Amino acid sequence: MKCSVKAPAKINLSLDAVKKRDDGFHEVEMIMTMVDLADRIDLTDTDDGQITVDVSEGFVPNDQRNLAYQAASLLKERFQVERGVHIYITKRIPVAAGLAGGSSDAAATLKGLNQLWNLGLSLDELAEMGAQIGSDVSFCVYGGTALATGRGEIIKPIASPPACWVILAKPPIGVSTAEVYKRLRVNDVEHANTQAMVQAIEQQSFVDICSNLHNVLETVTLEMYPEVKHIKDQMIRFGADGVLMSGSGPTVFGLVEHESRMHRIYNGLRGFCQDVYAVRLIRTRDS
Ligand SMILES: C[C@](O)(CO)[C@H](O)COP(=O)(O)OP(=O)(O)OC[C@H]1O[C@@H](n2ccc(N)nc2=O)[C@H](O)[C@@H]1O
Ligand SMILES: Nc1ncnc2c1ncn2[C@@H]1O[C@H](COP(=O)(O)OP(=O)(O)OP(=O)(O)O)[C@@H](O)[C@H]1O
Repeated sequence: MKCSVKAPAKINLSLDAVKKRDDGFHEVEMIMTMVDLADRIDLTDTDDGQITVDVSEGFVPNDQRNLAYQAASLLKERFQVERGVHIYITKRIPVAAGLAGGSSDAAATLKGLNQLWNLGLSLDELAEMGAQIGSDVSFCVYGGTALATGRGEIIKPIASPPACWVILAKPPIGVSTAEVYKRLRVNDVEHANTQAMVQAIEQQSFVDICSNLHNVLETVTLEMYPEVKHIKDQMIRFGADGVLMSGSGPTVFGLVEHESRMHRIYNGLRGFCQDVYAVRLIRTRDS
C-alpha cells in the first residue's frame, strides 16, 4: 500500500511574541496561512517494522533528526503499530527558511500514516501529536488560515485572505529559530495588532492586510543578516503591495494583487537572488 500527501509551506502574516515563558518558549500570537509551494511525501507501507527516510535534497537529514521520521515514530509507538514505512520526501520548500518545511512534512506524514495504518484519528488528535514534534506542526495539520496562540500549537481557524500572489525570496543563508527567539527582547519591540489583522482578513480588505503585516522577529533577524533587509527593501522598491519576513526568516514574502506587477517583481528579484518563487495563497473552499 502507498499514499502521497502534499506538504505546503506556510507564511506568517503576523507574528507577535507576548512574553517568554518559564519553559523557555515564547507565548505567541500568529496569523498563519498556507501557500501553494509544497513538498511531496510518498509513504510506502512495509512489513519489516522499520521506518526509513529518503530525501531528494542531500543536505536534509534522512534519519531520526528528520521531522517526518519523528512523526512516524510517534504514531508507531503510541499505537503499537507493527508495520513499517518508507518515507520519500521530494523537497521543493527551501530548508531552514522560515516556511515550516520540516513541520509540514511531519504533518503530512501524520495524516498519510493515519490512512495507511488505518488509525482512525481525528485532525484534533493528529494536531495534538504534532505539537510534540514542533510548535508549527499543529497548524500544518489543519492547514488553511488560522490564529495560533500558546507556543503556536493552539489553533483557531479563520477565513482565508482574499486571493493574491505571494512572491517568496530567500537569501542564501539558513537561520536558527532557537537563536532568533533567544535574542528577542519582547519588552523592547513594537508589538503586532493581531486583532486588526484578523479583522482585515474577515473583511477581505487586501489594503488593510498589507498595512497590518508585522513580525517581531524581524527586529532580530534583520539586524543579524543585513541581506534580509536588503531583499525587503528591493521588494518594496519593485512595487509589492505588502512585504514581511516569514517566521524567523530569512525568507521575505511580498503580497501582490495584480499579475503584471507580480511578473515585474519576480523578474527584478531574480537578478540578484537565486531562490525566488511566485505562488498563490491556498484558499479553503468554505471561506
Ligand atoms: C518562528 C515560527 O516558525 C513561526 O511560525 C515558530 O514560532 C517556530 O516554530 P518551530 O520551528 O516549529 O519551533 P520549535 O521547533 O517548536 O522550537 C524551536 C526553538 O524556538 C524557540 N521557540 C519556538 C516557539 C515558541 N513559541 N517560542 C520559542 O521560544 C525555542 O527556543 C525552541 O527551542
Ligand atoms: N523534513 C525536513 N525537511 C527539512 N528540514 C528538516 C526536515 N526534518 C528535519 N529538518 C531539519 O530542520 C531544520 C529546519 O528546517 P525547516 O525547513 O523545517 O526550517 P524552517 O522553515 O525555518 O521552519 P520553521 O518555519 O518552522 O521555523 C533543517 O536545518 C533540517 O536539518
